[in-house]
Amino acid sequence: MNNAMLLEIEDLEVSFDGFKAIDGLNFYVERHELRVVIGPNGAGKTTLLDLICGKTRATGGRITFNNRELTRLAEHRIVQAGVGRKFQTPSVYENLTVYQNLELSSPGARSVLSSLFFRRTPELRSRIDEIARTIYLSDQLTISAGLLSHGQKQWLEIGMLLIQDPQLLMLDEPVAGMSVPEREATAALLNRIRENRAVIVIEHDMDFVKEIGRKVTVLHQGRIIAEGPVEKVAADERVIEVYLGH
Ligand SMILES: Nc1ncnc2c1ncn2[C@@H]1O[C@H](COP(=O)(O)OP(=O)(O)OP(=O)(O)O)[C@@H](O)[C@H]1O
Repeated sequence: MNNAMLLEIEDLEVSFDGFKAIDGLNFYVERHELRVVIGPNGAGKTTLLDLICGKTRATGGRITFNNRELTRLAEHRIVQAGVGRKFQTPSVYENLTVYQNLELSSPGARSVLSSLFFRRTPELRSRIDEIARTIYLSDQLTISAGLLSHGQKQWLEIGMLLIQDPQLLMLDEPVAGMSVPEREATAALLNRIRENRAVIVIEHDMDFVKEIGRKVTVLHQGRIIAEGPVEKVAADERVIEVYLGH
């Protein structure tokens, strides 16, 4: 086992009524790596993230995170182990301010808020300010999240995960519906986030994949058909064939 790896997936398999959506997958992510997973519809991308975060159970193989087996852990234990997942649609609290959304997402806030002893510590305040800067929302802290643009809501949700300080952040098509400047800002954001943690991004938008400019894994029918730098993968004959066939 290589300790440099944060996530090690070996011989992973899941079948739904005999159909193998993930079929003998070996997939490794380093500690401070930003990995893009692409593939045509039905390739198994979302299923892979579902398996890592425990939403779907594997029918074979192992998922090891920080040398700890995740395959049989409950979903909330996997979150506690340091895995954060953002789904495609933003789910922010529209009636609360940006600041409150971040505050409520901080570790332990939900249980602490219900007690009389919740303290808005200076440490939490400066952490929220720092995250707000990272996600380009410093000037929006006091406005209702419902007033943000679609792209800003996506960033806020990324911030709500960052405040929990996960070691691995998984994002499912974060730029869907974003404008070109928002998309470019998101590529820069993800590259900054990976300085402190690992990120796995599922993506369809090849312009965005090129802007991110990191290692790409191509899935097709539950298997990896290519892996490497974006230019190499985009020139791979099997990848071109699979994409043209759809
Ligand atoms: N719970 C389930 N029960 C049965 N089949 C499923 C289930 N979840 C996924 N599948 C099937 O597994 C295959 C992979 O689906 P998945 O959603 O992972 O693909 P994807 O690569 O994320 O595709 P897309 O780009 O369309 O989101 C598909 O054929 C899908 O129909």
